[in-house]
Amino acid sequence: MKEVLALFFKWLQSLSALAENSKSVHSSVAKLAYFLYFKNYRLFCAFILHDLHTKKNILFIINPISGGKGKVRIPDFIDKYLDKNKFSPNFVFSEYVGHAAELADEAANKNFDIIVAAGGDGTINEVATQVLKHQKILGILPLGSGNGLARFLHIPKNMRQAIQVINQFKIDRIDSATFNEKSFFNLAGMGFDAHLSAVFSKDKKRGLSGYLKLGIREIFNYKSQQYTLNIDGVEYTRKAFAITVANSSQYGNDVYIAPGASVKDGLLDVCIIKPFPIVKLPLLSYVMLRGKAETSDMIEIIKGKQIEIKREKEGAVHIDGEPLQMDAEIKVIVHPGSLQVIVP
Ligand SMILES: Nc1ncnc2c1ncn2[C@@H]1O[C@H](COP(=O)(O)OP(=O)(O)OP(=O)(O)O)[C@@H](O)[C@H]1O
Repeated sequence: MKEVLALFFKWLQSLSALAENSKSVHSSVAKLAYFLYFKNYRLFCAFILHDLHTKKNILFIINPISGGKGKVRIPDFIDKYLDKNKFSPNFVFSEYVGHAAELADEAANKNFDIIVAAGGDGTINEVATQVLKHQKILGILPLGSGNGLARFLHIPKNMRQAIQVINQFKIDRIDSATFNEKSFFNLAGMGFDAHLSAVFSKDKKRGLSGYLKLGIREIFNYKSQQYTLNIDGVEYTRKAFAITVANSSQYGNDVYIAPGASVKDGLLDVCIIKPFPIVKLPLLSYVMLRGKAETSDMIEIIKGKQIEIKREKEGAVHIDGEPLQMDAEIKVIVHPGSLQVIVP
């Protein structure tokens, strides 16, 4: 019995030591242990009060070029409408491709619990990849051109309302996926999509109109390719104009490639756009804008968890709309409920 008690006190002692370290000051068990061990009621109350009054450190990473609009006033605007009783905000602008990821990684290693991607799907990808790695919480302010994931999650485009969503601080878990180890949260793919995002990234003009103009120009020169797919053990050979692996349902701007997709079903929708004569382009656009891809004979959609895609040669892919080069063989895996995100 003595030995059991000694062990118990040793455990309490180690927990109370933990409680004294600032890093674990949030552990209620450790605080309770401190209280039991030292019978220090005053300190216990102080700890609880400290908890009640601790504001969450929140970092807003703002992409100054996403969506093609100036963002100089965004920090002041956020500061005005953010609930300061709950949050202690910081702001930083990304300065180059990949910088948002570096900033998010740095913030997660410091004491930021919530990191907000203020931009489009490319910015979300950089920030969310780090949020996922460090198991923090992602916030989204939709300031991109398409805002596919934000639209899927019903995060308002109106900035004041989007800040209110953060103020309410409702957290949900959504699926993420990997495309040859690279995380994505909205859509990733190859074929025409990837080719277009590679060209779009080099173009100075951002925003929807720039994207549409480029799309129309590029579509005339693009040749469909042959693919072999293995989806959860079943093999398919297809010639395709594009293959999109969808976590959410849309590219952005309410253009739906996978109307039945959900970020909470633990599945990915493999969308194969078949080769088509250019005269059918308006029909394809109509089908996607009306959210009717599933009923169209121009698009085949197969759901799965583990997907392998072999193409003719290595080349362009897109990960949440951002271009990248990858090998001819690509492995896609879903990671159910892996990302914590603030939702309306
Ligand atoms: N200061 C910067 N200068 C140039 N590029 C940047 C800068 N900061 C971030 N980027 C890059 O901008 C790219 C586009 O960002 P993002 O996807 O958020 O905007 P978008 O393409 O306008 O929106 P969406 O993806 O929703 O259509 C990302 O690849 C990101 O790495």
